[in-house]
Amino acid sequence: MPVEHSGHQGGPCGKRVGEEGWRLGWSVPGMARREEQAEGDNHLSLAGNERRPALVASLGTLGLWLQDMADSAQAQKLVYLVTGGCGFLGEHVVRMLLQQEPRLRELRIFDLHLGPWLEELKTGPVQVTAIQGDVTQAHEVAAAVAGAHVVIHTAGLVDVFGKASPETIHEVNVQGTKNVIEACVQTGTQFLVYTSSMEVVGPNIKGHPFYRGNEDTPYEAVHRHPYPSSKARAEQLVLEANGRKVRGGLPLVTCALRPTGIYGEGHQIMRDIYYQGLRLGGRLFRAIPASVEHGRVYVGNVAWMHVLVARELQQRPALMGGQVYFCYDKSPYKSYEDFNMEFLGPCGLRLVGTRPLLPYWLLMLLAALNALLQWLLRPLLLYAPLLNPYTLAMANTTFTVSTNKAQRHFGYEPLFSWEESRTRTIRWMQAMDSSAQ
Ligand SMILES: NC(=O)c1ccc[n+]([C@@H]2O[C@H](COP(=O)([O-])OP(=O)(O)OC[C@H]3O[C@@H](n4cnc5c(N)ncnc54)[C@H](O)[C@@H]3O)[C@@H](O)[C@H]2O)c1
Ligand SMILES: CC(C)[C@@H](O)CC[C@@H](C)[C@H]1CC[C@H]2[C@@H]3[C@H](O)C=C4C[C@@H](O)CC[C@]4(C)[C@H]3CC[C@]12C
Repeated sequence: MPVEHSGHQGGPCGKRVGEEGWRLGWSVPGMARREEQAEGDNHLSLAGNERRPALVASLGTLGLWLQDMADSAQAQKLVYLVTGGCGFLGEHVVRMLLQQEPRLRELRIFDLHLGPWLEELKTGPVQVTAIQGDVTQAHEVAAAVAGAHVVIHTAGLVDVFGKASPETIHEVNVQGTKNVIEACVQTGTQFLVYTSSMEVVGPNIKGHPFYRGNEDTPYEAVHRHPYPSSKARAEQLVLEANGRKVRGGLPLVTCALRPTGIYGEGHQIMRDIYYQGLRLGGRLFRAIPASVEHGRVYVGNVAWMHVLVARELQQRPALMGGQVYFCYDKSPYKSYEDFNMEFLGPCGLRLVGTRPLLPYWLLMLLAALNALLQWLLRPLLLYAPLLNPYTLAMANTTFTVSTNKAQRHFGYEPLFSWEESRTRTIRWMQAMDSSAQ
């Protein structure tokens, strides 16, 4: 279990540390346990042999240590590659792998933008290799994948605000995924986990609700927006690649994880909404009915599911290969705005209105005006507000999941409870607040 940085004080805007302080301090409890065991045995051996010189006890400790080295040398043999490893989700996947995957010998982190925090990871027993690269460049992807046993492909352009062109979104999310698949085939990597999205399913352009559905719930998935369309196509490519022969003749084993709206430490949209509220005098104005449920899942649990599915895919390829799994935990079913207030409220913001303050037709008009403004201003500047026709429709359509497929197929249970997820997110926001002041 990751260890928080010390000094975090909970509670409404309590004592805070700088934003860097929110990065989880990570220890490897197993190592601590091993030392305790050695100490314990040492104590035991002394109790049974009071007259024996300390040398015997030390030999006991040395024997345990050597056994540990032998075990870990035998165990540490896998090479993992995480694309997008410096992103919001990617960073949590990287840290979770270092914490929870004992067989890791090398962890490669492939990203267009490498984070400075990677340096701190290079002091541990696992070889951490940072690779600055572009998934749209097949040769860069092939070079990074070569020799990896497992690829976790999270890299992507997550844009529903019109920041990137449809062509760019397709180039990164679809062509980039094709490049990852082909690299696995050409270099002989056998296991590929793809970070897909709830949006592969919906909400669809008709605004049909998806109420606590699962992986088998019938739903008319109809996309026009570039982002969900690209995620749907990429997921399809990954699942179709399952069973292809890779170099060396073994079958490629793939699966896709579908997170709903991810929240937690490092969530940029939550950060943007928080600062918007500060600019409005600590107030946010309700735009979506409280009855519209929107699925959310804590980033630490999404990261844990990635680590676990990557491990179990190697053990149960026949069952798990070609499968999709929604990412889920115990986060409550609430409207997008009410859910955000679980974290924004303890940081001093208030959501005004028990029902939307503006009629839906007026919100649609404002969203359309934002889209028009974005188009008119594009030659001069990037205007990308939260409210646009797509985000309004999405926020206004119920989409929640209720499933246990990941538990049935590979024993997934959330690593973090709702209370822990909420507390960690609040602490991160409070740390962010202090670094902004
Ligand atoms: N955030 C969510 O709520 C959510 C929900 C469901 C699924 N997802 C999926 O999870 C994945 C990660 O999303 P995120 O929220 O962490 O986004 P993010 O933007 O924080 O991270 C994406 C990472 O990919 C990297 N990247 C982008 N283009 C690249 C390229 N051409 N080559 C190499 N790296 C590139 C970025 O630098 C970034 O580090 C995405 O595939 C996204 O579709 C996100
Ligand atoms: C301005 C109001 C209408 C405000 O309530 C808009 C909220 C809006 C920005 C978000 C509502 C739903 C979000 C999306 C959802 O959580 C799932 C997603 C899938 C994931 O793959 C990427 C992120 C996202 C599209 C997420 C983006 C923000 C919302 C649209």
